[in-house]
Amino acid sequence: MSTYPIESIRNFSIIAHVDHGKSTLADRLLEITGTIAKTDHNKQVLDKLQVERERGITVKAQSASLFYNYEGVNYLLNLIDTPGHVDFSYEVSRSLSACQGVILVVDANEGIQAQTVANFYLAFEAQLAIIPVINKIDLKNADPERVEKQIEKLFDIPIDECVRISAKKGTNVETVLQKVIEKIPPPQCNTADPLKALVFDSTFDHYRGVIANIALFGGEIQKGHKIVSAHTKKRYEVNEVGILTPNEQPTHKLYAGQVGYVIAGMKEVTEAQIGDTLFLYKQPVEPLPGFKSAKPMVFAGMYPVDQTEYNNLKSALERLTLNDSSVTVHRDSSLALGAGWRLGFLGLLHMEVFNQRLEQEYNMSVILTAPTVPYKAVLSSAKLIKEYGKAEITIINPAQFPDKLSVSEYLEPTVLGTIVTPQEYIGKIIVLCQDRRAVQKDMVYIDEHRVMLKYLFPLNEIVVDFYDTLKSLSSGYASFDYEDAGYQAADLIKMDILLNGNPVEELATIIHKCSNGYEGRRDTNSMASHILRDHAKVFLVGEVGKKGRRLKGALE
Ligand SMILES: Nc1nc2c(ncn2[C@@H]2O[C@H](COP(=O)(O)OP(=O)(O)OP(=O)(O)O)[C@@H](O)[C@H]2O)c(=O)[nH]1
Repeated sequence: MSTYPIESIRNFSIIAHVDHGKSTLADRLLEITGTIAKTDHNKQVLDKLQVERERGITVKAQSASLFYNYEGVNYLLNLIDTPGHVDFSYEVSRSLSACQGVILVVDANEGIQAQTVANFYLAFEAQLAIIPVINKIDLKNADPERVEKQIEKLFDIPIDECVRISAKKGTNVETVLQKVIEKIPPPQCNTADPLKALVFDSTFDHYRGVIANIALFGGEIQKGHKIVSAHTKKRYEVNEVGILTPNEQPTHKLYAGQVGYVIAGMKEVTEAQIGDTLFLYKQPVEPLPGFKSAKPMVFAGMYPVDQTEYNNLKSALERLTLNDSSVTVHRDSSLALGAGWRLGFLGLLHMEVFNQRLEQEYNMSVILTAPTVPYKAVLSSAKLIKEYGKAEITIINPAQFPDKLSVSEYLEPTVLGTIVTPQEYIGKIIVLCQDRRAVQKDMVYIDEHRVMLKYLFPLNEIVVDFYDTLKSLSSGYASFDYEDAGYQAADLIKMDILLNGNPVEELATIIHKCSNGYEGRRDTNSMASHILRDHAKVFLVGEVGKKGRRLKGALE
């Protein structure tokens, strides 16, 4: 690959609400620039995983370098594809750190949705250039004018800056590339400076080890260089560098301003931590500001259906987590379910996708216990404080829920939720939010028919079926996104599950006093369906608190 001067490099991402057409637009950009051939087989090239193709969602971000001649100048355009679902928003923020601008895609029929708002603010706060693109103008119900007005009202972007396209048909897509060149500034960095490379993603290859995706903010890197990880201080020798087209294509060097990959004998993805800075041995640099590390929000116990499968499941888990460092794994065991693990996920979809990959890629079926969120307890018992070595503990396993007598305060995680809905569903949605103990923070009309609501939710109230309920009571029209909003004090209790009269510790859940009946029924039912597979008749009861308020009778 010839060398590109920094002023002819552009690093950008495409961000959008789920299904608004990021992957389709990315495919078209790859085709126009000749990166991939124009055939039907190339549908959504950047969505590599099988689950991504099946579900039509992007789970893992992929990048590609595009070459494009505009007005006689050759440009190198580095595209970083980002996932759309809220569970994976940490991937969006990490990709954005490697960019100077974004294409914000909005569906011409659906208009601005909850994730459009969340993604816009991520890009805005990172001070990136934003190119608004109205997609799907070929649809019968497309109303680009209305969507442009929404963009102007909510994001303060003038209507004439919006580009109307059909990614599916290819209409006007070339204009988007030209806007990328005109509106997004080249990266600010210098090849003469010492190497400073930001790790913004990493994958594991069974033959070559860790492949770290990097954006170079200074210097250059090539085979044979000795590099150091600012985070782990470990030293490596570079085996290979290259660009992504979107498959890895080795090159002689990578220069400041470029985006590409490096293979340097790292054995685990944890060695190439997202947000880490790589520099040359004996030429240390000030590390780039790191990313917010991925924080598990949902925990569940995982057990093999048959204990003889334990070792197979163990190795499947090890291999799968090599590629997904955002899953946390701790060993666990249970009298009823045997030896297993407690896993932490970014959210419920992440948990489902992980489970589905275990089934599809490793042919494993497992028992997953009811999901729980990370609660906290401020301990008052001197004995427990000594035991834990601290006064505030995080509880990721209900079996370890400390008794009220030894606790001065329980805390639950909260999120700030954004809901965008046609106005006719507002009444039902407000009732749903109140049922889930949510507190309204804001309500804004996006246009004469659509409303954006902001609510502070206890995380526990939305992890299980909130999204499905919201969708069904709004005939599929309301959208939802959320961001971390810290902890709040909560009146929590542990609900034991009695199996044939005996409590099964691993099936216990933590619930809020106000949501007893509703939660208890829901959990007892879902747990029954988990364990009834192997038992002809089971007497399953949810028991709350010491007095044992019973919630459900026998289930067959
Ligand atoms: N009619 C029409 N359909 C489109 C257009 N662009 C995308 N689609 C369709 O919209 C659906 C979603 O498109 P994707 O490109 O997968 O959307 P995405 O934003 O990448 O979705 P996630 O990866 O899940 O975030 C697919 O069925 C596409 O074929 C368009 O311009 N016109």
